[in-house]
Amino acid sequence: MRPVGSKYLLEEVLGRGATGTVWRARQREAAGAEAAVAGQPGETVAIKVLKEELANDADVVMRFLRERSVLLRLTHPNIVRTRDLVVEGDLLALVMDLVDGPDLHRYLRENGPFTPVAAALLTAQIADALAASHADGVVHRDLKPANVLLAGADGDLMRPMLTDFGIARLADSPGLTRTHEFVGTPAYVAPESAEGRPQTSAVDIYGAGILLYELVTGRPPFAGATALEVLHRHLSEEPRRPTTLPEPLWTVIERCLRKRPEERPSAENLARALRVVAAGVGVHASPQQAEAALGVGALLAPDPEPAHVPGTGEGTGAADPTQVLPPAGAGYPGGYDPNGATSVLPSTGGPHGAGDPTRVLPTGPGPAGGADPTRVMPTGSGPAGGADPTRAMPPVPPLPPGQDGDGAHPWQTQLRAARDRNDQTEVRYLDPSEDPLRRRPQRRAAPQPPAPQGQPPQPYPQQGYAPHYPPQPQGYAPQPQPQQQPYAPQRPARRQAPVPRHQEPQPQRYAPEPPAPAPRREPRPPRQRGANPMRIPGLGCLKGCLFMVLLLVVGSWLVWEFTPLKDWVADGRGFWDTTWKWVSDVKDWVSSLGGPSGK
Ligand SMILES: Nc1ncnc2c1ncn2[C@@H]1O[C@H](COP(=O)(O)OP(=O)(O)OP(=O)(O)O)[C@@H](O)[C@H]1O
Repeated sequence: MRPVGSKYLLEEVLGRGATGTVWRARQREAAGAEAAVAGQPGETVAIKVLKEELANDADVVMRFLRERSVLLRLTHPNIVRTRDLVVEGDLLALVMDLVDGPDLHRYLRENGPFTPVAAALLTAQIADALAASHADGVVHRDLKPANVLLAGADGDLMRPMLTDFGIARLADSPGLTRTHEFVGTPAYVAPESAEGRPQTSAVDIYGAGILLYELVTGRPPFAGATALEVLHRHLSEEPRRPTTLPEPLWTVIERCLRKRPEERPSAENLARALRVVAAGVGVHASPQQAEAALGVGALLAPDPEPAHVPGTGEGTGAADPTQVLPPAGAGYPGGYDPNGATSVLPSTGGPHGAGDPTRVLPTGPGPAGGADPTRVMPTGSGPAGGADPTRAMPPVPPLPPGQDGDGAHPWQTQLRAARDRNDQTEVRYLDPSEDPLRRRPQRRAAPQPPAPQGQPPQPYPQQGYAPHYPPQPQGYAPQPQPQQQPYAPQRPARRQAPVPRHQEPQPQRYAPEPPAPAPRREPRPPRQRGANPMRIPGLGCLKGCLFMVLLLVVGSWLVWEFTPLKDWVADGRGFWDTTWKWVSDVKDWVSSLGGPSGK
């Protein structure tokens, strides 16, 4: 047991993340007036002890104190409440309510994807939390399944609770940028964050869209061998609709994943739209509900006043985001070209050296390296490297998958550092055979060919839109027709039909890669027929029986035709008479032979 301040005792590690370690802890005595929740002696809490490098960073400590009021006042049924902030010596810690349940990432890994209805209702609650925080001017910036805890997941009720609010803000430190690390998860990074453009609450909507996609398919839409590849796909690729996804749900996802932040819906509209979709795609939906769901696009109006993320360039002469990306729908034919006119990065003029916590590409080594906190592409080594942030960036060398040797480009080295650091936050799946929770005899479904690269993955076996299990909604008991209960997310089927190995998300560093082809089972050769089709005549085989009957009939006919039987029957003589006559005849004949000689 380790004391944290005078008020708390750390008891057991609950988990480790990129920014710190979370402990189960016990309250020793009631906290002071500075805490949002004083608590009672003996009460159990969760405490996130931030990493030493964060705690040792004066800037982080300042932010920690500055954010205190924001973090402590953020209360919502779907947000894990921060009760207290502890700053003591080298220690920075957040005291939170203890949530007794797995995080969504683990839940997804252990139970497989959600049905569309359940996924919509769960994400609607997350959108509720985002709406509340955005209204308070707080942007999460690191939305992902690992940051959603499921309260009561083992019981009848399940409530998603968003955690790690403000951690990205705390980690927003020049100290971190000096060590070339970042806070954020490539699979969930919004295009504007990847490019270092001004960020608004729309980055959370993008994260919610990725999360929703992952909930229904089991993996995020953009994967790749390297972080850079994933980022480029966020920037340049349009997500593809999985074939099994109901159209209304896809409409919502597609709108959340728009490259242009101003085209994404507000969190409030997103929550409302998802509930309409959930009501309209379930098996019990009325025609009116189904129709309303099909028209969901009309509900997805953007936020007229999105919350801005401080230090990411808003109102500081930042380039208009609409100028950074090509016209809507144009995409980036041929892949991301950082040297092209559409990817000239803005001069955001943020505070000198203030790192963007979600920046995922490092600052170049030029003389002004680090001067522009939002610059995300390297400035090269030329004399003017980094001097003019508005000039076009040097060509981005293609990053061969897996290349990170000594001669690697500085980005690659830095991305590797970030990747190593972010290991805990990656989306990682277990092979069912390695998963102790699944270790029992399983019959495997017939293997299917692996989805091609870039294709949306096939979801786990599900029955169309039909819900599997009753939901575990916030404060609701499961309903028999959960899709008609706006707050009733449905649970994904536990222990569904075993998933073929190739459909299981494969472990990887940053995001699930397209499924690796499973070892193909040789098709069973067609059954060979023997030369003699009647293998066991007469032994239970119909054909054998018929054959035997035929033999008997033919045999009887031959006996009838070619023996004197017919005559005997006609003469009316008995069998024994005839036989006796034969014997007498033979005896007479023998006697006649021996007669003359015997005389
Ligand atoms: N309030 C809480 N109550 C119970 N468990 C928690 C709480 N907060 C976090 N945890 C658990 O601790 C683990 C680590 O949490 P943490 O937020 O550090 O992980 P992470 O989200 O993967 O990391 P990061 O967001 O820093 O990249 C999580 O898996 C979660 O299950």
